[in-house]
Amino acid sequence: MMVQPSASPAGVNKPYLSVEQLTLSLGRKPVLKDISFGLSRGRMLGIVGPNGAGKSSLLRAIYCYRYDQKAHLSGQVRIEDVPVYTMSRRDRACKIAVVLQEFNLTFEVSVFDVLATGLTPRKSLLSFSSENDRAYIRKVAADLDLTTFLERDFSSLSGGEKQRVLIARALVQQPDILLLDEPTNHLDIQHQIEVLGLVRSLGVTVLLTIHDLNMAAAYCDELVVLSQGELVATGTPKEVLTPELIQSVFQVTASVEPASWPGDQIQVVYSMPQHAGTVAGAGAGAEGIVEEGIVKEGRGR
Ligand SMILES: Nc1ncnc2c1ncn2[C@@H]1O[C@H](COP(=O)(O)OP(=O)(O)OP(=O)(O)O)[C@@H](O)[C@H]1O
Repeated sequence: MMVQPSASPAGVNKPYLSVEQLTLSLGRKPVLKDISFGLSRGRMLGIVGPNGAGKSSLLRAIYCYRYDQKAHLSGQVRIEDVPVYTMSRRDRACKIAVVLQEFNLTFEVSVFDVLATGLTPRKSLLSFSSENDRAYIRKVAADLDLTTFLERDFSSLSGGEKQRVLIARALVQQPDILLLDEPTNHLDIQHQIEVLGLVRSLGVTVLLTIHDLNMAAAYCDELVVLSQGELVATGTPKEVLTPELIQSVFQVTASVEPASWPGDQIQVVYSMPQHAGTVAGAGAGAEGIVEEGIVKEGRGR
C-alpha cells in the first residue's frame, strides 16, 4: 500500500534532502529496496516500521555508514542537490549529526569531554575549546538536564543518561540535519517528551527512527513507513497512520482518533489481541474471553 502525501511542502518545493532509489544489500540479504522520498528544510520526519524493517539501515545509508563487511549500496542522497556520497567526511560532519543506538567507550572520559567532541568537525586544533565553546556546551547540557553530570565519567551513566549525552553531543555539532536512531529508547516518559520537544524546537531538519506511533504522530511532520525493506507509505501522520496500514504493517488492530492535544493531530488506540483467559481485576473467579479488550460474559470455557 502506498499513501501519497496530498500537498506536503516537500511536494511543492524542491526538497532540501532527497533520498533517491536507495537500495542496500548486506551480504546476500536485501535490506533496503529502492527507497525514495524528499524532505523540506526544517521538517521532522519519523521512520517507523516493525523490527527488522530497515529503519536503522536507512539512517545509516543516508549518512554513508561504513560497513565492516560486504555491503552493496546504490542510489543517492542529496542535500540541496549536492550528493552526500561525494562529500568529504568533514563536510558531511558539518552538515549531518548522527546519534546511533550503539556507542561504547572503553576508556574514562567525562561527559563534558564527550560533548566537546561535537565541536570537532567545525574546529581546527588551534581554535579548539574557547570560553565561548565551553559556555555553549554548558548551555546545551542544561537544555538536556545534564548539568549535574558534566564531570562524571560517561561510562558510569545509566542508559537514558548516556542517550541524552549523545543527543546533546549531536546538538553541540550544530548540524543542519540531525539523524537519530531511536532517540527515545531508554528514556523515561518525561525525558522522551523533553528530548523530542527540544529537537523539534531547533528548526533543523530531523530524521529519526521511532517505535511509538503516538510519539511519532505528536512530534513528526511527516512519516516514512518501512516494511521488509520497502517504503510502503509516506505523508503526514494523519495521512499515513490509518487502521488499515497499522493492521497490514504491524499486524495490530487499532483505531485512529483525533488527539486530545491541540492541532490537527491523531492518536492511535490499540486493541488488545484476542485471547481466552481470566481477566485480572475482573473479580475473583471471573472468567471470560477478552475480545478486542472487552470481556464477553457467558462465553467462558
Ligand atoms: N550487518 C548485517 N548483516 C546482515 N544483515 C543485517 C546486518 N545489519 C542488519 N541486518 C538485517 O537488515 C534488516 C534491517 O535491519 P535494521 O537494523 O535496519 O532494522 P530496523 O527496522 O532498524 O529494526 P529494529 O526495529 O529491530 O531496530 C534486518 O533483517 C537485519 O537482520
